[in-house]
Amino acid sequence: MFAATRVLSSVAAKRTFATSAANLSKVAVLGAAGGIGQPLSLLLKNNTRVTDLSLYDIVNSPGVAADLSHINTNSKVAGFGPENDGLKKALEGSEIVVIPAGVPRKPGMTRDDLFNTNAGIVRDLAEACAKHCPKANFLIISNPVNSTVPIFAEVLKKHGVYDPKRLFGVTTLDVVRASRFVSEVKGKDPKDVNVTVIGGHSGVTIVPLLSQTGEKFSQEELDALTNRIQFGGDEVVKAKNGTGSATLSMAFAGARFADSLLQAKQGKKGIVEPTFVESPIYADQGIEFFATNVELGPEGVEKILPVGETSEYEKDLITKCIADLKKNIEKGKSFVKA
Ligand SMILES: NC(=O)C1=CN([C@@H]2O[C@H](COP(=O)(O)OP(=O)(O)OC[C@H]3O[C@@H](n4cnc5c(N)ncnc54)[C@H](O)[C@@H]3O)[C@@H](O)[C@H]2O)C=CC1
Ligand SMILES: O=C([O-])CC(=O)C(=O)O
Repeated sequence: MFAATRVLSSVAAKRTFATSAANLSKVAVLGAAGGIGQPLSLLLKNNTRVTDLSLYDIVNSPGVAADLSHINTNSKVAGFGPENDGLKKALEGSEIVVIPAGVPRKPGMTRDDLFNTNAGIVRDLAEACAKHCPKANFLIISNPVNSTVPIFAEVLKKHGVYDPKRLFGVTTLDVVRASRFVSEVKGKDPKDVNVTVIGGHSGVTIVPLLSQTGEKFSQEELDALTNRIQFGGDEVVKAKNGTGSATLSMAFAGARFADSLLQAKQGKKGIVEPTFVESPIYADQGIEFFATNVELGPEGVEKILPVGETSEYEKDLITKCIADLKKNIEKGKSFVKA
């Protein structure tokens, strides 16, 4: 009986750790009723570090919120639509805002083809964030990430509230895929296969550094794996046959990134995730944002980790990445300036 009580109270203590006053974490999801938004919100509801989950969408978010609110984890869930200052209410007090709002690709489209629709959505949501939760951490999932992150940054700058430590393009899915694909080829458990992926989040701007995995690859394997990691998104778009792009694996990846950031904000040291942030790494070549491994901390970005040793093959990939990435970043910045 005594032992049982001790076990129960230690479980309770763990729960209160995640919900004590010092660790109140309100997370808002914008685009919460969508293909990514729903499973991502489910995973966040299951995360005991989240105390308040605020779901915003232009449609259906009250229903998603009511559904998730019956799950017996400690967090409170609220759903908001555009009416009655819903976006303001969703954002106020948020520590993390995750943004998967916007349209996904159909077969034959590039991520850049989404720019015309998604740029305006992301700009408007950034305006609201600048007004209602300027000190939050912003996790941008909406594509094209290479342009939507610069758009978000420009809007925050216009409002005088931009802090590069708190704006992240979510590129976690690229490392999740890379780990899975390499583990399949090498017959390993993916948990033992870490692949650093740098650059951006579309086609040739996605640069896997397979030489740093400690595995040996034939040239044929290298070509096939690099191509699969760069164009993994297209595989899903093709298989979904016009009904959208990756949603479940993206929700998994987004929830992993949000959890890492929450852990870092709650004081855990040495948490590293790949992410597309304002970065000095290729600034001398005019590249303002670049994804590398980043150590996270209480303020967001703690330290941008260097690219490290790369092979000749990877140097060539990086050159191609930089040419495309530069155009994508410029396109985002000019959209806001115009
Ligand atoms: N960063 C990454 O690795 C990935 C990014 N994506 C991107 O994520 C985005 C969302 O994809 P899905 O969830 O599959 O699309 P979806 O169409 O299923 O859901 C998007 C949701 O956004 C909502 N929305 C539209 N305008 C909005 C606004 N102004 N405010 C709030 N919500 C709004 C829609 O009502 C919808 O519920 C796409 O742009 C897609 O390309 C997708 C997979 C991976
Ligand atoms: O491919 C897409 O359009 C969605 C995406 O970003 C991904 O799956 O990596």
